[in-house]
Amino acid sequence: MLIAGNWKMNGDPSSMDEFGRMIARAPEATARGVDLIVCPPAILIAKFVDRATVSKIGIGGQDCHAEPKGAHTGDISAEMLAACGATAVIVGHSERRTDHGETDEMVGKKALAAQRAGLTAIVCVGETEAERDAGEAEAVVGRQLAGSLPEGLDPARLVVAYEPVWAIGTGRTPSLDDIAAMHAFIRATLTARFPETPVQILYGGSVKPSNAAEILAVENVDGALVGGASLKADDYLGIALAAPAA
Ligand SMILES: O=C(CO)COP(=O)(O)O
Repeated sequence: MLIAGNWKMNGDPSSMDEFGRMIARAPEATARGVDLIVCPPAILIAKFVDRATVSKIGIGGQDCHAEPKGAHTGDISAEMLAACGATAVIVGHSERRTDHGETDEMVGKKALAAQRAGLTAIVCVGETEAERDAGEAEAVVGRQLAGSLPEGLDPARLVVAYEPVWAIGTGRTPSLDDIAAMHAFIRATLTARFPETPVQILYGGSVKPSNAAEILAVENVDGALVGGASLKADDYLGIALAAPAA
């Protein structure tokens, strides 16, 4: 099980106290075989890495550029994240796809860049509410998987996060049956693509301590990608401790 926290555009140096509380409690989760990765805003990555060295919390980025360096004002490369001590990066989050017009092709290049730099690529996919209502959820996710996972990706350093767009930050979640169906579909797709190596599949979208146990118990759910509830140590650890014991 992997519980990844996506802080999004939240946090500043005063967040070190909250992160310190997460570090203090991390061993409770890791003792149960749950891996933890926190993805703070880029300005905090180096600080978090310094603080986390003695603990078992990995630190990740929230995005990376496909190129290793150069004239790309405002962007950060996977190599820069790795040099600062990050071990993973989220790519293709729906907020980046929407706010920054990222296409599957761009996401795929970022995933390759992440692995080129030695990072685990956490690739996000998920349908909008209109797409689900139209009965197209699997087709959309299948298309995103095909387009965002290019040739050359190493399944051993790949995580796929299923985040239905309409469940992000809304307090709404799919039914457990719908989560199970989509995760089974993603599992079948990934197994066909990478028959030798199982890829971890996370669920994301309004995961909280109160619903984590039932979601994490669903077949083919190997963890969660948590937004809002990952900002508070008690909520984040509450979710991690709800994971079924390994
Ligand atoms: O987008 C998410 C994680 O990447 C989910 O966000 P929430 O947990 O706030 O719904």
